[in-house]
Amino acid sequence: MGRNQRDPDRVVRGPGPKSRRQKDLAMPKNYDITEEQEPNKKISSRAKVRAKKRDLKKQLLTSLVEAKAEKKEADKIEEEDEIKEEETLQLLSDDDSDDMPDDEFDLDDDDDHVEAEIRDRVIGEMRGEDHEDDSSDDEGEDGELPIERKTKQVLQKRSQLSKDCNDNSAQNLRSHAYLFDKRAVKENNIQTNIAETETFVLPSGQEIEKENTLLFKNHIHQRIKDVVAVLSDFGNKRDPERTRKDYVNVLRKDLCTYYSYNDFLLSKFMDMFPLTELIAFLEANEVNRPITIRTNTLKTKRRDLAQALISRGVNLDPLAKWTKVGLVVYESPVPIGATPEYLAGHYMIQGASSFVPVMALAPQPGERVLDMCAAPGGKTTYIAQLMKNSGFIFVNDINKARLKAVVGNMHRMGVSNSVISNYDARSFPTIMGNFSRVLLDAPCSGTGVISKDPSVKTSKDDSDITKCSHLQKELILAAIDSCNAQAQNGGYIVYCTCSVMVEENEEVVNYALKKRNVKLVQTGLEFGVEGFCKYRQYRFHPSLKQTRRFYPHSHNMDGFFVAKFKKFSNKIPSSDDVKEKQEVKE
Ligand SMILES: C[S@@+](CC[C@H](N)C(=O)[O-])C[C@H]1O[C@@H](n2cnc3c(N)ncnc32)[C@H](O)[C@@H]1O
Repeated sequence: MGRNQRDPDRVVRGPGPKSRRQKDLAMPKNYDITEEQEPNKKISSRAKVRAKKRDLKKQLLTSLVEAKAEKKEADKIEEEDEIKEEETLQLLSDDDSDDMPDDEFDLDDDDDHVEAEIRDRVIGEMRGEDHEDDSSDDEGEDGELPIERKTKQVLQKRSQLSKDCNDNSAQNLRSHAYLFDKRAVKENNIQTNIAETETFVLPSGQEIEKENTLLFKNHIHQRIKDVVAVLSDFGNKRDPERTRKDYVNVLRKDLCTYYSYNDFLLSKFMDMFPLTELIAFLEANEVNRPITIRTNTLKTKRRDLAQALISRGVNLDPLAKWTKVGLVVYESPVPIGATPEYLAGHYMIQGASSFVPVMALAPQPGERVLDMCAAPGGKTTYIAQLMKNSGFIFVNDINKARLKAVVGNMHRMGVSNSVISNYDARSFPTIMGNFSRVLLDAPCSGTGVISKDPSVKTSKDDSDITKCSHLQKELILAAIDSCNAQAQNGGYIVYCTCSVMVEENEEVVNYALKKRNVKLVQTGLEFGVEGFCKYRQYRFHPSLKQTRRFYPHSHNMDGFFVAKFKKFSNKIPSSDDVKEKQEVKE
């Protein structure tokens, strides 16, 4: 049975002691028992405690009422401030009541609770009732009654509130700080609201890296432009504290970063080109060269080929004035390496720069020609068509695997005047000679074909260039020695590389001029820039200006070098002769 459940069988005898004590007091109005009011009346200590309690409770109630009124006023001021602020900022219209820190103005709950408690106690006291909690009137260690402690707490809160309310500037500051806090929260809300309605896709590490790289690259690019501008007008634009070398060092590093070159290769290019040309060269290396094809005149004419391809939807044009066989392909709905015309050998896909050395060689029908480093045979097939498939072409390469491609190309293009061999060309003069013309398309560093093979940007160093140069010097002597100076209309050697390095080009040619009885002649090409006669520490024979350089930025073709020699004697100069030759030249 529950504690409050009455026993139905119990005989009720009358009101118990508790109900008697709860009887309403018949008290005169304004009745208050205090020592001051009745100083002579003797009262018990218990009655004194009760009187003290009543007094405190009364004070407390008054304080609470006042505190509430003050708080209401503070709320009102704050509300007004906030409305003004809201109107000015015109930010959000949502309710921010939850944004207010809990401990800022939260007296209400606490006060209501204490107030209710006190009210109960006062009524209880007035009824002569002891409250369960303080029936023993426990005093604290410092002699304080629990009710006194509570009263103190409420009074403290109240005094704090009054202080805040009275201190206008403090209040303003506080409400402003609070409003700013709220505005920050609201602004955050603007952003997070988007996140609430849309799914925010977190970028992957790769995407972030890409974005950072892009930002970083843009920054570097701007600095490159700025430094180039300073170096172009150094007297006016320089920082007097900095030397030209300082600027050049920064530029070199930035160019390496921006275009992804190693320091070695970029320094080489910096030595070779004036600044504006350097940037144009580097930019051109970032772009693919146009697709060009060469008509195989052994099988068709350029006009017929162009017609056939146009009818397949290929968009093309004649390549340039300097060639009667070249076409440039802008776009094609079919793979240009798989058309029926291609498979029938009507054309070769070949960079414009590859036309040039063969044009310089100018092989004639019926001649005996050597292509020393021929694989995969692009230039060989051009030689064959210029020779009208007559005479002989000895097609050599050290790489057996690459020779398979040569065989395939010869068959497809209908070349029937060739013999394929697989020798180290350095030994070729000991195998056979007496060639009217020799083409040496030498293995090289590939620094002219960076757009085709960007790995060159970082894979080459000084030793690679030196090694190439060394091999090229050996090969060029072998090429000259394979050629017959007495051949009718012949005795020509063309040396070419797809490198722009001076060490692989002018230096090799200059070496050959010293070592053999050859001289440089005009290439017969209408374009291209002259080779270097003077370059940094190098001083080359003045005839080097007859060699030709081709650049991606100036000729829209791969970087290339071409030199044409005429052999005037089959005698190989002795070392004494070479010394003598050198002295005469110097
Ligand atoms: C630039 S590629 C020739 C490209 C060819 N002329 C063409 O137009 O298709 C250089 C060639 O030289 C060959 N080579 C390298 N060292 C050689 C050597 N010592 N003797 C003969 N060929 C060599 C390579 O195998 C390579 O095929």
